Amino acid sequence: MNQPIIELINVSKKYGDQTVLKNINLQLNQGDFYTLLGPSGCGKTTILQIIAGFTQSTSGQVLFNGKQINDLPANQRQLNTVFQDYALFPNMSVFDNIAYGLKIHKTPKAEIADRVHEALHLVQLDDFGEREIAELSGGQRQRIAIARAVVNRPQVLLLDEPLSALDAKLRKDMQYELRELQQSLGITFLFVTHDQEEALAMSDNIFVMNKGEILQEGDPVDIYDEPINHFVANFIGESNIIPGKMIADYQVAFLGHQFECSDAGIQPNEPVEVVIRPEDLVITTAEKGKIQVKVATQLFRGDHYEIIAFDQQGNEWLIHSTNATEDDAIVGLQFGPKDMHVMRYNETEDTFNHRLESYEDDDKESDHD
Ligand SMILES: Nc1ncnc2c1ncn2[C@@H]1O[C@H](COP(=O)(O)OP(=O)(O)OP(=O)(O)O)[C@@H](O)[C@H]1O
Repeated sequence: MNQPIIELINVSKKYGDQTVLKNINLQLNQGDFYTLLGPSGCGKTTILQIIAGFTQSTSGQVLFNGKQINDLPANQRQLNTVFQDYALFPNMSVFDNIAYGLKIHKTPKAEIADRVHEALHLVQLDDFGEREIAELSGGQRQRIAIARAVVNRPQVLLLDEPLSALDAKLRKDMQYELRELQQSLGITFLFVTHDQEEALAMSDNIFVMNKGEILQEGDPVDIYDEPINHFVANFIGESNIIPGKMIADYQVAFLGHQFECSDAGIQPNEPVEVVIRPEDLVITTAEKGKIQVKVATQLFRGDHYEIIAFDQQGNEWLIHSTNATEDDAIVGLQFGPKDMHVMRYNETEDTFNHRLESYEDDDKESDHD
């Protein structure tokens, strides 16, 4: 259990002068659901293509089950790819599309029939074998593309934005289906998306990328609650990011006040940014609030109001509340130590890990005391 199945070690990729991947290190364990998340052009597809063998890295190693596969041709790698446009053969039936890879590998006819039916059953399209591709809806094509990939029983499935062509409702349904399918098959999925909600909902582990680099890796709750820097905090959900200064462990100052927080390991007086999620702010009277803001505007979002307000220093605050408030009202905001996450300015993953390690070491030392 939990053996690495795929490892990238110091992988970089250049196209001419342009570096599109910088020193990528990642490890995928057997049976987990991983997501590469980042804005358009950050290098997600390039990582998939290097793992699939469609593109060569400029430097670094790609390992599969501990063995280097940099020079292994794509068709000899035990993995399959589901592409954004599905890449189905339009003139073949559903059955022939799914059977294609098995026929190429000269699998016996009876076994092909069994495995295609098994794959169709997995994606809940048992009776669709004889249909033409043109007779399928977008969601059905999507499922056939997945059936075609899993019929080969790959150890790893690479999925490049497979839900992006679907409408919002179908996309949500397919998120559940894909996650269930991954769990029932027990194979490793590496999923690419630029949609943070999708990544949070589906993954065991997320790699957040920007400009050819992995900025942070972690499970969805960690990434959401403990973003490493401004980019990740902004990219993963909505956040209020307020400049401040560390006073001491568990004490931070911003907007002219000191607050108890749950963060430690940053030097006193270091400039920091404090992240507070909109859903963690509670509106109260101006007197009871830890800070006061003036409401500028509010939008009804169905299950909550989205309120925009400004503090006296001109910082914009986004607040999610189940109750409406009045435009131009001066209200107070309540939040607790656990609702704040303190980040250093321009923190990188290395400095973050280093701080975490030294903080854990301090913890161990104090445990011995
Ligand atoms: N064959 C190529 N030749 C030159 N540049 C390329 C090539 N393929 C990709 N790039 C560049 O590499 C960078 C990363 O591209 P990539 O497709 O990996 O990004 P992405 O994160 O998957 O983006 P998207 O979400 O838009 O698909 C981009 O700047 C892109 O223009």
